[in-house]
Amino acid sequence: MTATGPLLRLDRVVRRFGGLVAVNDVSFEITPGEVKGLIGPNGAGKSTTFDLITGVRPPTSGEIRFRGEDVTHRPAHTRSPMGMARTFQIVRLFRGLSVLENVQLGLHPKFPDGLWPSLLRYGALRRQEQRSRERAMELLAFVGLADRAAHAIEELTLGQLRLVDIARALAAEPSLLMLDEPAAGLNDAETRNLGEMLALLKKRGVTMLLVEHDIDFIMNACDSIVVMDRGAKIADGTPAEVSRNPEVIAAYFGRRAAHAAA
Ligand SMILES: Nc1ncnc2c1ncn2[C@@H]1O[C@H](COP(=O)(O)OP(=O)(O)OP(=O)(O)O)[C@@H](O)[C@H]1O
Repeated sequence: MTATGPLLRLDRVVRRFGGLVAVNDVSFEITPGEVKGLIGPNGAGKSTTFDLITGVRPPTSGEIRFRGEDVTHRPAHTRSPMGMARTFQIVRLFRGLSVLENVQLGLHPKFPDGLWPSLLRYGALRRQEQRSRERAMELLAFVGLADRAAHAIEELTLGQLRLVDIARALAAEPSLLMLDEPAAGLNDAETRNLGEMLALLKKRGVTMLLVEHDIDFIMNACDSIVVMDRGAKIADGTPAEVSRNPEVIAAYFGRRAAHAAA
């Protein structure tokens, strides 16, 4: 990455599933410090795009660069040591471990998404206990959950679990934090709390990509927003720009309004 270059760059990315083009020639960039949103109606291709960026699956064609490096075909587990971290729509935390221990798992720079490798690495983490506990406590304090550190993960609300998942992702000190529907299932107070947390992260210079269904949330949280519809990018601009874009209104807001009226 050059001093002024994008942190992440998608260039003419395509993903087909058989005859279906789920992501159709999509290009966009995320600059360092930017909070980027990715929205669109159901089936627009958001999750697939997210999967291509995180390396869950490769694109059919096109290129993805992270910090200037071609990562198009790099497997998911090699992207986290490069500085990508993600949270999950269905939070994947470890039952039977405390809140603190779950955040400690994120301190391992090669922490993968799978269960067994994580548990194996958990043994190694225990040996650097003190430093890792302190760092995990700092992260929990940052997300406002220091007083829950010793609690079992099962005792937390969904909103709290999302914050723990963010703390876990931040533990790797990522240069790009990707959030998969962070507001899904949260009540109004929890959504506000999450919004405040993301604003704080933004102030600290954390670059983020948010895939989200909650339009109000994304409009408030993001510097710029990519809008997809039926696999294609139909807009990319500030929240004000995309919300007055006629194509976006027709494809997304119009459809939502029609749905609400039905
Ligand atoms: N593994 C897959 N195999 C076949 N088709 C898929 C697969 N994953 C996604 N698709 C299809 O690709 C298209 C885009 O799906 P995707 O999940 O990326 O959209 P989305 O914008 O995330 O939708 P939603 O908001 O409903 O989650 C849809 O038509 C979907 O059915």
